[in-house]
Amino acid sequence: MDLSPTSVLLCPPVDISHGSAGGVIFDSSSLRQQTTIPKAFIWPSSDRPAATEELDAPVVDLSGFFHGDEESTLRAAKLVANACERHGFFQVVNHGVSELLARDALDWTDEFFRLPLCDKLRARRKPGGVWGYSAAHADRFSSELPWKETLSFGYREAAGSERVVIDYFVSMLGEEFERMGLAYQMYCEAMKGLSLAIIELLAISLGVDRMTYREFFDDSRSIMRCNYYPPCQEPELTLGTGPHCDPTALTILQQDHVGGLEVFSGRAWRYVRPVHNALVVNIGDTFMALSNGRYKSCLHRAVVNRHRERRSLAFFVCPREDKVIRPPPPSPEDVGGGPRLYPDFTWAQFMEFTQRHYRADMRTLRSFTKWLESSSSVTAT
Ligand SMILES: C=C1C[C@]23C[C@@]1(O)CC[C@H]2[C@]1(C)CCC[C@@](C)(C(=O)O)[C@H]1[C@@H]3C(=O)O
Ligand SMILES: O=C(O)CCC(=O)C(=O)O
Ligand SMILES: [Fe+2]
Repeated sequence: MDLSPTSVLLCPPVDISHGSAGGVIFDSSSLRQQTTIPKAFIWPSSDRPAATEELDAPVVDLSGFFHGDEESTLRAAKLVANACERHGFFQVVNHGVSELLARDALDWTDEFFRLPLCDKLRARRKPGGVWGYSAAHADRFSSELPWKETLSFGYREAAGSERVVIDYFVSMLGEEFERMGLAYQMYCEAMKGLSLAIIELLAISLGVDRMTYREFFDDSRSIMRCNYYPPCQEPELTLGTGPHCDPTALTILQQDHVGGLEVFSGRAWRYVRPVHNALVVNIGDTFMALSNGRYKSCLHRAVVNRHRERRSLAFFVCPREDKVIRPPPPSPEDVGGGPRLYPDFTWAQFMEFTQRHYRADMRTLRSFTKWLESSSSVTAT
């Protein structure tokens, strides 16, 4: 692949007129020349207080669980239950994903984001869609823009889908991106396997049949997102990713060694320390609904810093679009206790809500539930 500086010169003029942010173009190399950041990147001060302490989240060793050792599985399940009941965040080590594969995926992320803007824009996100390249989401929003570039694509495991990620890269960017696609294809396959194992551990931790959720997510459709956070000259004014709860079911995040992920817990922002070879796992709104509120989908954000760029890879696990999301039988009380907290919904409905009607934040699930109830009363009349 030609990633040499000359490829910059070969770029045709880029049409960026689709941006809705009053002409903001998130080209970090030119933004870096300025001493202040554009207004559109400034977040309200209430969203920006600095984290002072580390989040109390366990680093769970999965080796005993993978070897079928009952005692260490129960120990791991206890740690997971405790973390998920408090804030929904924990880290896993000895997770079975090869270090090389994980490292490779991060390296390809560097390669992609170092491409000239015009090349990245070939994969630009289509209006209303989830997949593709996005520069600060400036095509979707006009204020509180995140100081990041992202590349998202879908992953599903099914007969004939062995090349689903590779084909995406080749079709969007060209034949020379086949190797990049292959690295992410392999990474997604590993993440899917790990996600099912974690989901099984979550079931054990909730005291329900260990296969209950695993079977539900067997045909899951995932979203893989590569995040690139450039250094920022005024990091205290902006955010890399604003405060939000993931609408998805479960997120497995690989963050590099720089740090920047923070969680709001115990009335304060707390940082998640990068642990070598660990993956960060968090509960999303959809799993919170599946556990009838017992496991928490917690507010989190990513901060940026003045000198160092940061990369993270988020693998969002989502149920098949048409599956009904409700706590498993025989009764919701088994997992969450008390009456049903959320109505039945599908991932297709929730996804449509976050892409067309609502910018995901800390209130997404509550706002979605209201929207769902009001739109079903409209269709019922
Ligand atoms: C369904 C989704 C909405 C967001 C992408 C995702 O696939 C999973 C997480 C969501 C997001 C990362 C939460 C923070 C706000 C957001 C706009 C972002 O900063 O990227 C998010 C998503 C989105 O693109 O709508
Ligand atoms: O980059 C990070 O550390 C977090 C990103 C995140 O929360 C997300 O993409 O949903
Ligand atoms: Fe998130």
